[in-house]
Amino acid sequence: MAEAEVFNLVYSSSATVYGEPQFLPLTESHPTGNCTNPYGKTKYFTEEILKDLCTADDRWRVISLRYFNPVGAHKSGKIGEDPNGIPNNLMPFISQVAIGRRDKLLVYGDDYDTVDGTGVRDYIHIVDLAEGHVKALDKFRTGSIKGFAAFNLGTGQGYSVLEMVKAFEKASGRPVKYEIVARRPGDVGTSYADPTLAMKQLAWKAKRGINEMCEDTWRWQNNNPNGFAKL
Ligand SMILES: O=c1ccn([C@@H]2O[C@H](COP(=O)(O)OP(=O)(O)O[C@H]3O[C@H](CO)[C@@H](O)[C@H](O)[C@H]3O)[C@@H](O)[C@H]2O)c(=O)[nH]1
Repeated sequence: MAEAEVFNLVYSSSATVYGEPQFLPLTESHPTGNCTNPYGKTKYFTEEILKDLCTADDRWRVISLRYFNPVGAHKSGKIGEDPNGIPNNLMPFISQVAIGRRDKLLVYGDDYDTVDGTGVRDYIHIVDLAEGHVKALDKFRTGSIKGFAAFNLGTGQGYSVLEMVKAFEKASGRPVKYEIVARRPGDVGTSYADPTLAMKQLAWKAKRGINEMCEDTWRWQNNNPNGFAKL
């Protein structure tokens, strides 16, 4: 990038840099680095390297976007999430149960200190997330950013696994069978964002709620029962 004299970088970071939350909602000033999984560590280390880069050379400007839990699909029903193999993440798994590709969802733990005992996350519509990137680019254009800056991209609202299951059943009109099993190692109980900083400094706010997230996911899944695979 330096050779091409490109010194502006939008980095795809993750809420996992915060590790087990010390307070909620998570603000950008929450300590980072005490991650509960290796993926989180890679995001944390990369942020640290980018901070050093900005300190060492003031031509660099980096906006690190800390994604919470991206879900949903494009309204057209043509672009959606089709993970390879068995999905690791909740939403594609639920969606594949609803379409009949998988028998049931395994719910990882119902003994967290949450509304119904299942894990709580800040799910964010993928199009809201995309708009966050456009706002980050605008910020470079207005020139009002120096060095490294991190922003949470989340809605500020947490939903439990079972609340997501219910919302998906409503959006799809299909039952989503599930079974409660043990906690998944490395999972935290609750995580949700304080998105105020992005609102103030990037003029960005998530606009799409849980129903729209589920409806858009379902439209894509229903149009593409086998994902993007050519049968
Ligand atoms: O089959 C499943 C999958 C997930 N969950 C639960 O659903 C919630 C969400 O899980 P998941 O969709 O896997 O997201 P996270 O574990 O929160 O991790 C996501 O969100 C992080 C940001 O917070 C990103 O860094 C990660 O890449 C991304 O996978 C958690 O409570 C899980 O325990 C289940 O109960 N069953």
